[in-house]
Amino acid sequence: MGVAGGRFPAPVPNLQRSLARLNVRLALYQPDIPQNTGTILRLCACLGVPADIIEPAGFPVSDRAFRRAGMDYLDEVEIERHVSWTTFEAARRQAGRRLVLATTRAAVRYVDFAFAPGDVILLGRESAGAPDAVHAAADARILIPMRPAMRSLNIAVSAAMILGEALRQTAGFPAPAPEGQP
Ligand SMILES: C[S@@+](CC[C@H](N)C(=O)[O-])C[C@H]1O[C@@H](n2cnc3c(N)ncnc32)[C@H](O)[C@@H]1O
Repeated sequence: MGVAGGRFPAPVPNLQRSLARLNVRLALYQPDIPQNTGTILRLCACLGVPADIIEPAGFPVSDRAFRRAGMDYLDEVEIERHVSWTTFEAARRQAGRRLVLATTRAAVRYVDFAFAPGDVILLGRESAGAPDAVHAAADARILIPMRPAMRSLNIAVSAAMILGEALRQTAGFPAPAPEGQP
């Protein structure tokens, strides 16, 4: 589903439509900062990765900063909005997709984790990460190693690093345009 006419699609009750295809997805848990969400959705658009937004978000989806960061790329990304963690989680479980949570509260380095094409990579909110219940629901928790005393990376930077590794492992990068073509 694209974001037609500059408007965000309405929340859908489940993931059934796009879950038919087995690719890695990126999910955002109650995102706080519109610029980060826009940047991540642009990343998803460029790499051909569908995105899930688990609401409530900390900003109106029509927020100008959000639109500015994502620019016209938002027309090219498949986005599904979920009204709550509960509805997202029910649909994900029904579809049999693994939930891979990116969190600083993990022991497994993302480069050591074996990604699979159906995985949903979930990022926590900028202000508070993901709550305990989300940690408990995850099939795996992965970490980007950092120097001691460093609290966390920016969420969009985390998304780019982990998505790059997941697509590398699953041969999921889009085919590049023929040489000389944009
Ligand atoms: C700004 S961070 C959240 C910081 C929050 N205060 C906390 O304690 O979790 C936003 C999200 O980026 C991802 N993230 C940031 N640094 C990470 C790291 N080193 N390893 C894995 N995920 C990371 C996580 O998904 C995190 O929930």
